[in-house]
Amino acid sequence: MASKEDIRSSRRLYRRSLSKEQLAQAGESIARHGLAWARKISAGSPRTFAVYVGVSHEPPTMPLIAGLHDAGHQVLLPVCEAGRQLSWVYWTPETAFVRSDYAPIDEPEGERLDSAVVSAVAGIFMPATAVDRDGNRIGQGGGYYDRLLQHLDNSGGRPPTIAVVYDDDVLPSGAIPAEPFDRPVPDALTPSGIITLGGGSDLD
Ligand SMILES: Nc1nc2c(c(=O)[nH]1)N(C=O)[C@@H](CNc1ccc(C(=O)N[C@@H](CCC(=O)O)C(=O)O)cc1)CN2
Ligand SMILES: Nc1ncnc2c1ncn2[C@@H]1O[C@H](COP(=O)(O)OP(=O)(O)OP(=O)(O)O)[C@@H](O)[C@H]1O
Repeated sequence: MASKEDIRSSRRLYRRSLSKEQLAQAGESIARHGLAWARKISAGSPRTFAVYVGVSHEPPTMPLIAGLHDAGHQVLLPVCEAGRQLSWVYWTPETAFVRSDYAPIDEPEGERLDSAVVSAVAGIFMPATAVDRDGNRIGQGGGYYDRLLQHLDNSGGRPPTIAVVYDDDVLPSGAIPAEPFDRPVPDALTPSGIITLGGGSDLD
């Protein structure tokens, strides 16, 4: 079985082969399907969603973020803190971004709230470099989101959660060598739509 690092490398190579046009198209499709997911789980009321800003060759998420805002929802974005913990800032179109102290990403400026705020959101859009059909997920290697999910799972349950990836990043069952701290996800959001993974969908 390929190691997590092998899988990360091969997904990075794949992602770097995508053109600017392919990235932009993926961002638009992810926004469309992501908004449909949000509409379904929020049942028409304005809610809050935890999202993140896709960087470099990750699937772009700004169209999704703007669409959620335009639909009347609030958007929380993560900030990397010491100890590989995340804090959260409410995003508006005026929010400024600054370079993270911990990762090669830009993060929102504003009041930072701890992860408890995420337990009350309607849904979480989560970054991933790959998922497999069992719902196992590989991120960028920081363990930030595994820690977040563990915290939510241990404190009253997690909101509906969906991993954002390209279609080719959805790997066959058993492809990801899951470790005890890995927290599986029920669904993947890809440019083609929503893919239910092994553990059962949050839309069921
Ligand atoms: N957009 C985004 N934000 C996120 C995450 C993420 O995976 N993606 N994280 C999830 O935990 C946390 C930050 N962790 C990160 C750790 C490493 C790299 C990084 O090394 N990126 C490289 C390679 C990107 C690639 O080509 O795939 C880079 O930007 O050059 C980025 C984020 C919180 N915010
Ligand atoms: N709940 C946890 N508590 C403490 N350490 C953890 C936890 N979850 C993961 N880790 C640590 O984080 C490191 C990275 O894990 P992994 O490679 O699975 O990250 P990832 O899923 O790719 O990253 P991310 O969740 O940030 O997207 C591992 O070395 C692991 O020891």
